[in-house]
Amino acid sequence: MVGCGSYRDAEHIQSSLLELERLANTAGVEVLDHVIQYRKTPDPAWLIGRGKVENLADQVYKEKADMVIVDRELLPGQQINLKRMLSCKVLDRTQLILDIFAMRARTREGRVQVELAQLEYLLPRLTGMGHHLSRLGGGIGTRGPGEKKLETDRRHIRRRIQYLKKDLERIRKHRDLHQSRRRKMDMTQVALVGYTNAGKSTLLNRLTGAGVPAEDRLFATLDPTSRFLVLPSEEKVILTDTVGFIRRLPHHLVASFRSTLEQVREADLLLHVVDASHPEATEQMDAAEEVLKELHSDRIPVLTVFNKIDSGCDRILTAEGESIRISALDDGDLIRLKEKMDSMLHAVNVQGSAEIPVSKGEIISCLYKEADVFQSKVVGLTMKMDFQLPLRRYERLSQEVKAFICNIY
Ligand SMILES: Nc1nc2c(ncn2[C@@H]2O[C@H](COP(=O)(O)OP(=O)(O)OP(=O)(O)O)[C@@H](O)[C@H]2O)c(=O)[nH]1
Ligand SMILES: [Mg+2]
Repeated sequence: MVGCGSYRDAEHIQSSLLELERLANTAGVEVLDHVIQYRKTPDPAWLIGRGKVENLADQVYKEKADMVIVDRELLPGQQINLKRMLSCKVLDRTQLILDIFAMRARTREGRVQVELAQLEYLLPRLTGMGHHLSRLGGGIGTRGPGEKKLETDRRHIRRRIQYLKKDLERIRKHRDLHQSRRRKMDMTQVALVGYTNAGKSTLLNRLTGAGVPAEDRLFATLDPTSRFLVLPSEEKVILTDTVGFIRRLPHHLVASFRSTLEQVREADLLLHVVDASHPEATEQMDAAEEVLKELHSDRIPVLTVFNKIDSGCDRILTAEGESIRISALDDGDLIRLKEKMDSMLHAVNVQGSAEIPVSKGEIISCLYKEADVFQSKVVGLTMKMDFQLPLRRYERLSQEVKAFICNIY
């Protein structure tokens, strides 16, 4: 396995490489050795320096390695050059994650999403290979047989991508039907989100008896599972387990899993599960928050669940909003968690006052729509309003509206 980057990020490169090793194990690969190269800028042809590639080639030969995995996304040309020089299979982090997803997807939607992501990753790489072969083919205008085949392959892949996209649309429409039915029942939705291996499925199982596989490996869950959960207040909510996040989650995967993750956007409350016993808990929290931001779910109230406190956690971890420290294995903690969910979902009303220029009609009407306005008067060019609304609705107000709120009780 190969890590690479500037010396300033040494610590990060090492931990990322460790994570790559766990990913490789998940994919059933036995890791023989690690190599790290520190350099300011990646080599355009090889990613790592030429000398390093030569050493690596020796090592591959001596240790009879079948594969070299690079902890960076390789450019198409770099991949070809490395493969030729090392005489073995060369994979990058993205491909490895895509492979794991392909192995693990169970539902039709999951499988289609992964295949789509794989083909979209492959397409520009085929083009790269085409350039390379056409150069080998010699003179201008001549095309080697390899190039012709690639052209057919490309066309074939594009057609397959179109087909898969349509298929996904069909599957999603079907699912939306179910979901809107659920919406009509007006049930509260809670989603479990967070870094891979944080304990989301374990929590779903422990809270609802769902029986979802929970394992000590990365990306144990790919397909979202929902179960009913009855809270101490007797409210029945829908709890959904989702695919875990990881640093540098391949862009194509985020895109094709977007609709699955849309269930996250629909949620009334997010339980952001963090493995508090992990040495890199903070970095994992940040990475998960990044993905959440990318999904535009940042207006949903979040309860940060610092999990696995039974297996040791010496660092002080803090979250921006509400948080709770638990062990998913402890019954008492699960009760506290449910009580906390209850209190966040049924938080006492927030009371407040706002002063909005009368010219901002859309902001005024938005507040009227979202909140119970019990007093309002116009003073000069300003509308003064006293209102109340449930906390979870308050937290979902846009920044534009919040900017005019002057007091909150
Ligand atoms: N000690 C301890 N282990 C836990 C706790 N919660 C979960 N685990 C273990 O952590 C590992 C990962 O748990 P999962 O529930 O599969 O994690 P996940 O977040 O669903 O992971 P992905 O599906 O990969 O995203 C399993 O081996 C669990 O048994 C906990 O509170 N304490
Ligand atoms: Mg899981």
